[in-house]
Amino acid sequence: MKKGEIYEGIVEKIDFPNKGLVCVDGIRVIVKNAIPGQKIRFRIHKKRKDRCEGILLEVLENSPMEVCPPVCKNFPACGGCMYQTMDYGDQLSMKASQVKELLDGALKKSGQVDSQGGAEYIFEGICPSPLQWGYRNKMEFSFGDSYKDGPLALGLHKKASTYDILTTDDCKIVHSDFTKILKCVLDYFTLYPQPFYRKMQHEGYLRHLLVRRAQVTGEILVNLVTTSQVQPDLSGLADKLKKLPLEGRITGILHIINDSLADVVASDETRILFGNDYFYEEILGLKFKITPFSFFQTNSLGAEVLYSLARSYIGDTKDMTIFDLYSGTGTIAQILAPVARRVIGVEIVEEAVIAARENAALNHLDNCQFIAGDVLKVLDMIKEKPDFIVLDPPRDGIHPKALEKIIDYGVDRMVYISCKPTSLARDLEVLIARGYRVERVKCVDMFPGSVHVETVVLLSYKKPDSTISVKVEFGEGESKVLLDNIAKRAEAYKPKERVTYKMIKEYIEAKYGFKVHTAYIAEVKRSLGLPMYDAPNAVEELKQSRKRPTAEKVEAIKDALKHFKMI
Ligand SMILES: C[S@@+](CC[C@H](N)C(=O)[O-])C[C@H]1O[C@@H](n2cnc3c(N)ncnc32)[C@H](O)[C@@H]1O
Repeated sequence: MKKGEIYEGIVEKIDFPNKGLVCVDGIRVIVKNAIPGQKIRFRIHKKRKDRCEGILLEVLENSPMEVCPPVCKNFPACGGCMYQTMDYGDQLSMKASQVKELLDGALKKSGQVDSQGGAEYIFEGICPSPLQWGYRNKMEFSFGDSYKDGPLALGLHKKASTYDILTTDDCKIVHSDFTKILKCVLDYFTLYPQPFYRKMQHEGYLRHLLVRRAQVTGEILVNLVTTSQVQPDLSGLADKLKKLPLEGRITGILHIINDSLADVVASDETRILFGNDYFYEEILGLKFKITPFSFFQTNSLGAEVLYSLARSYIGDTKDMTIFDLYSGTGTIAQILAPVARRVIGVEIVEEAVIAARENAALNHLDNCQFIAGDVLKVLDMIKEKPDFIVLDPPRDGIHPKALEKIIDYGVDRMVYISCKPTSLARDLEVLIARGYRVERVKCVDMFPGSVHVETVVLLSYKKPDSTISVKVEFGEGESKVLLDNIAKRAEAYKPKERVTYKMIKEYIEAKYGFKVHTAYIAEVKRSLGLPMYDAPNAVEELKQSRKRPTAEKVEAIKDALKHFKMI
């Protein structure tokens, strides 16, 4: 296999986040932007020791998993919702198994294994997003052109392109109000032209349009980001936006000036064209003030699922001091404050910390404190010790030195919320090596159609088992313990062989001549009240509501469970 050569193959699986695996003549090739089961043509562009990397050229045959027609006219050019043609249940299964595989690997590597050599923890599958479409409360659109010297475009970058912009006036992951606002701004600057910003030349005016629309309250904040190279009067644009027939309500229109070289949405100066420079959203009955640059989960209804799950993992917090590290606008801290003695949030974005303090006052919570700064440094300044720690770091995970400081507190339990399973797996290896063990894991799909997934992990500190001293003399005679008896007792305490789904399937196939799906075994086990720890993932729950095993299969599964002495 040589660089530049073209091959064809079937995508066997996708590793997180977007790495399709194709095997050609026993060589593994990673090709991005594919779907499992697709037959693709690709060109080799990198050759490594153990694998090659290829660029997708063409999908030759669709995957059997592509059962839904694309809902968006920019698919697949945009690349934002790569999995939109897959059944939603299959998207969930794929994300759950990607996370499980990564965590299994990390746990095995760091020694948290069961007697069979498998990773020992409870993997509880994945919660779906309450909305499959229209779930995002924030979108950053860029100005540009969709081809060299083409008309002004406003939207998202074409897949794998740094320059070409697709006008996303049909995007289905946001509310239709976003589209109306995008079209209004694009029409305005088509009528009253201004040059878009060209990053290589550092020339032009129009950079980004950042729209935030609260899912629950319907409040909208529109932010136009430009350079200061031109100074047009924008009051006409603000008037047009105010007159739009929207379902939500614009509470602020901001003009953000950004002259930095970096292609990020940032502010050197913010001018209010209309209303306020914030908006409100509600999560789990609490109210949150959100400013343009403070982090807030982009799927508000999904955030309710995420925080409820984290809350259930955290458990009883009465009389506890909790550290909410990487606290954003203080959502988690405020959800925990009513059931804790005290919560301390640490967040690097000052604007988010100010909003978090205001939010706590708004929600009548007086036992929260928010500190602005880098977790790495702030932990040295806090005198109090936590009883429980919640970690919700950015995508790259926790700085190794900050992680050491967090571990040094030695709290009994922690909850780690992660938006990137690869950095989570890396941090878990360190936590396990330093005495923590992963107890429970569940994912939440906050980003349907996309490659992303959120994961919640409950960790506990592994204390040595309690010990008792017993004086025993071995040998024959009164008050002496026979060595044989010890061996017998040891045999009785030996853990029973774990019966796997594979063993049950093989037994049934050999005896009855048909195959049974893991989901069916899981369903029968669940109906009999058997523990589900070893279920590969709880997505099986999701499948179960659509497919049900026949009576014949239920009987075969029960027979297998009896055979293996599970019932
Ligand atoms: C994934 S967000 C979580 C926010 C919050 N827990 C929530 O659910 O809304 C991560 C947050 O960490 C903040 N952050 C990033 N690096 C940080 C650091 N070194 N120290 C403190 N906060 C940091 C980001 O600004 C962001 O608000």
